[in-house]
Amino acid sequence: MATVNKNLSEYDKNSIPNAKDFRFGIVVSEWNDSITEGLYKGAIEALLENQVPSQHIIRWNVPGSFELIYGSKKMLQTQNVDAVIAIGCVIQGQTKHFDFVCEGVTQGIKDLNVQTDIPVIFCVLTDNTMQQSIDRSGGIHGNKGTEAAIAAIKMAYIRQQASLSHQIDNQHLLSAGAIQIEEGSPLELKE
Ligand SMILES: Nc1c(NC[C@H](O)[C@H](O)[C@H](O)CO)[nH]c(=O)[nH]c1=O
Ligand SMILES: CC(=O)[C@@H](O)COP(=O)(O)O
Repeated sequence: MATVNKNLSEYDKNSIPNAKDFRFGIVVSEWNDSITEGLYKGAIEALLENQVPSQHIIRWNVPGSFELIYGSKKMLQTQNVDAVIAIGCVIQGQTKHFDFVCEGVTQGIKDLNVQTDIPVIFCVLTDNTMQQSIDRSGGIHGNKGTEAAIAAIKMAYIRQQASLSHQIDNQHLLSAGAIQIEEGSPLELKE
């Protein structure tokens, strides 16, 4: 389904987990900032609307979308966050640079999701024209920042539930004597 058939700002409020205890990092590209600020507005409003305290949200700026990779990596490595939202807007110019930036940031953010335990949400517009970006950052097709914030809440919840399930499994195995976890082991249950 193309974006033209789906408003990016619409979501089922009943399907959103309780987000009041989650912490979010938002990394914002300064390239096309008239667009990225609109995406950020959509994201921050959606987080606040879903009971995320403002003090649980940390924002960093980076020069361009390609730097979202490094900025998101350092955010999740150094800040206590449950998910990171990477916000950018790449618009086709006269050369092939568009292709390389889009591919690079896409692969880089994918790699962070594979290599780290913190979900990084891809909120990067890759548009042919400025009008397409306007339409997707609070215009006629809604706001991709809103969509990204909701995805961040859902992925933070999945990460939390997976961790709890893992701990319960370990406890059952410990209780049954099926495993022994040495003191100091990474598997040692933390109280
Ligand atoms: N043309 C756009 C860029 N280009 C800049 C790169 O993202 C990067 O900052 C530069 O190559 C230095 O490493 N960035 C965008 O976010 N949007 C564009 O349309
Ligand atoms: C995505 C870009 O880097 C691009 O907008 C830069 O424009 P140009 O291809 O005309 O140099």
